Amino acid sequence: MAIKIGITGGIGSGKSVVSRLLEIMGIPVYISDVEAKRITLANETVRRELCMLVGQEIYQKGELNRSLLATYMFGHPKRIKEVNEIIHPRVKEDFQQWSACFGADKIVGMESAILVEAGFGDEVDFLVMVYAPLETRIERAIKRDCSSKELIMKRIESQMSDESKREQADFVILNDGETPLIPQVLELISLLSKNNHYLCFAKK
Ligand SMILES: CC(C)(COP(=O)(O)OP(=O)(O)OC[C@H]1O[C@@H](n2cnc3c(N)ncnc32)[C@H](O)[C@@H]1O)[C@@H](O)C(=O)NCCC(=O)NCCS
Ligand SMILES: Nc1ncnc2c1ncn2[C@@H]1O[C@H](COP(=O)(O)OP(=O)(O)OP(=O)(O)O)[C@@H](O)[C@H]1O
Repeated sequence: MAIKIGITGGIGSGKSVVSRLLEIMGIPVYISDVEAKRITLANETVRRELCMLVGQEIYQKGELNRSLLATYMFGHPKRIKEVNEIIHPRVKEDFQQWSACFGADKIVGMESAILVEAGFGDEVDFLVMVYAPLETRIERAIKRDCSSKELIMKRIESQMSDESKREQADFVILNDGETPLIPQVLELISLLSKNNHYLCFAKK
């Protein structure tokens, strides 16, 4: 079985940028946001359960109304839990199937802002946290999503704190916009390659 690394960090920390660098360096990464979107479209059970929870209007012309789901759940802890309970078990299963296609000598990644909260932590052998200061993350997310500070804060409030993520991480990448990223990603790959044997052993 492949060595699996988790890539986590709060919204706007730069996980997608780091995942892209890893992919360029030959490490395939499962992007949970993208796959969750595919699953909410393709999986009939997920569609049915989301309709039952939120209402039929959650799908419009067959497409998930993402802004409606975001408004429905963020800022409402009980609703977030209910939506997550519909989607996350399927994402986990899908990741297991995806990662099973790679050989034991391969390193693969799973990227998710809520990797630990969603219970995907047990799926990975090594956890990488991408860290950026809160204000930087907010600024980046507002710019990228053309969103408001209020809406971004609602998402941040539903995610685990940076302190808790850092405690659980095996490696932290600092993406503050000043510290170069590529040397840190190279250091990570070098560490993983050196410890490949140890990680294989530890997982058994
Ligand atoms: C609510 C949805 C439709 C909003 O779509 P949208 O295109 O606006 O956002 P996108 O999916 O690209 O997510 C952007 C960021 O929001 C944050 N976020 C998304 N889902 C969650 C969640 N359940 N809890 C906390 N933060 C979340 C993450 O930082 C994520 O990277 C979408 O985020 C969703 O379906 N979320 C529930 C599924 C989920 O948990 N996906 C994330 C990993 S499996
Ligand atoms: N070092 C950097 N310098 C400048 N811009 C950056 C840097 N890192 C990331 N960004 C930009 O910040 C925005 C957020 O980065 P990215 O999408 O990688 O975050 P993320 O952690 O994947 O967020 P999410 O949890 O929403 O998926 C993007 O527009 C990205 O291009």
